Amino acid sequence: MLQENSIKLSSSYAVASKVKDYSQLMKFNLTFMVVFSSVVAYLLVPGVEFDLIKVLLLFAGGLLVSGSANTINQIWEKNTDKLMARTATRPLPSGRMSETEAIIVAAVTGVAGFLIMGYCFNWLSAALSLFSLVMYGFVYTPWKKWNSLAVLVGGIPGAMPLLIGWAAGANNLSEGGWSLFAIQFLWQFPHFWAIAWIAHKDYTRAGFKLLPANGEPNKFTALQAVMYTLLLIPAGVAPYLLKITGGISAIVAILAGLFFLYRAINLYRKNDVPAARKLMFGSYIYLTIVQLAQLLDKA
Ligand code: HEM
Ligand SMILES: CC(C)=CCC/C(C)=C/CC/C(C)=C/COP(=O)(O)OP(=O)(O)O
Repeated sequence: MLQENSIKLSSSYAVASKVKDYSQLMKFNLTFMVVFSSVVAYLLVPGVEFDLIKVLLLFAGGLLVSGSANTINQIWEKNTDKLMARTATRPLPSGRMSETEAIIVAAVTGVAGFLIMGYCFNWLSAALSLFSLVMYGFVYTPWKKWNSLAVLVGGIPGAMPLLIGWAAGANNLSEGGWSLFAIQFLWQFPHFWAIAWIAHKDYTRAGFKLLPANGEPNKFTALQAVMYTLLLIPAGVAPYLLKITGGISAIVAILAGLFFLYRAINLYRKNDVPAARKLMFGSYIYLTIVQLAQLLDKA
């Protein structure tokens, strides 16, 4: 009886730790936010009505493709991830998962996500998903080792989920989709530089130079972050000007933009890790609020 209970306990522990490994492998939080942005774009397409099944399918397709892309990223980075405190406990660098298992996961999820997008939506959205996966897994990831331009390159797959969602609903790439793409594209720079500022020692140890001009965290980095948060304010109004969203969400985007700008200016003034951390959290707050407001305020 006692033995039976302990077998049950250890097998449920094994299941829980496998779930955790898979969640780390697909970078669940990041992937969730990416997929949420895709669903928002889909639902903002003029004429698209809320349909739970479609939304769930888009969630599933996005989760699978983005999960696959993140798995490919971690296969490449197994050795450098071992060198950073932030990433050393991931399943591959810690040795909890074999590379073969990760390759199988990446292939199965990538193909499944691509097919869901193609059969349940259209082949334009499937092709864009594949393009994003290749850009992230096979262009951005190796590029990270060369220079900081990688962040610009990574910004393309990072913002593509909006075009994928738009294409899933509209079967075209009209201005509305691009205006949503622009917001997430610009957003990523302050988002990432705040993170790279906090984790600077980790990145240096692993040989990554991802701050602007291969630099150190300093006023120049902060100024670049200020510039992008500033650009986000007009970009945030574009979906309203294109009659995709209403006036209230445009006001929310301006206010959230001012808040994000304030946090970037604060980093410029203070030049320290606590200010960078505030900017990083500010980035999550900004994007969540703006995309929720857009979703609730469809024109
Ligand atoms: C150039 C593009 C991007 C770069 C270089 C980048 C980089 C990073 C890095 C290095 C982390 C890890 C932080 C940590 O370990 O504490 C991170 C976290 C995160 N990123 Fe990004 N990111 C980019 C784009 C995006 C996009 C497009 C989204 C979603 C829309 C996003 C959402 C997130 C979220 C939610 C987290 C937190 C993950 C967690 O706490 O588990 N990122 N990002
Ligand atoms: C539809 C589709 C395929 C979308 C791809 C979406 C995606 C994965 C976007 C993330 C963008 C990005 C550059 C993240 C940073 O990775 P990193 O390698 O700098 O992070 P790390 O150091 O934590 O591994």
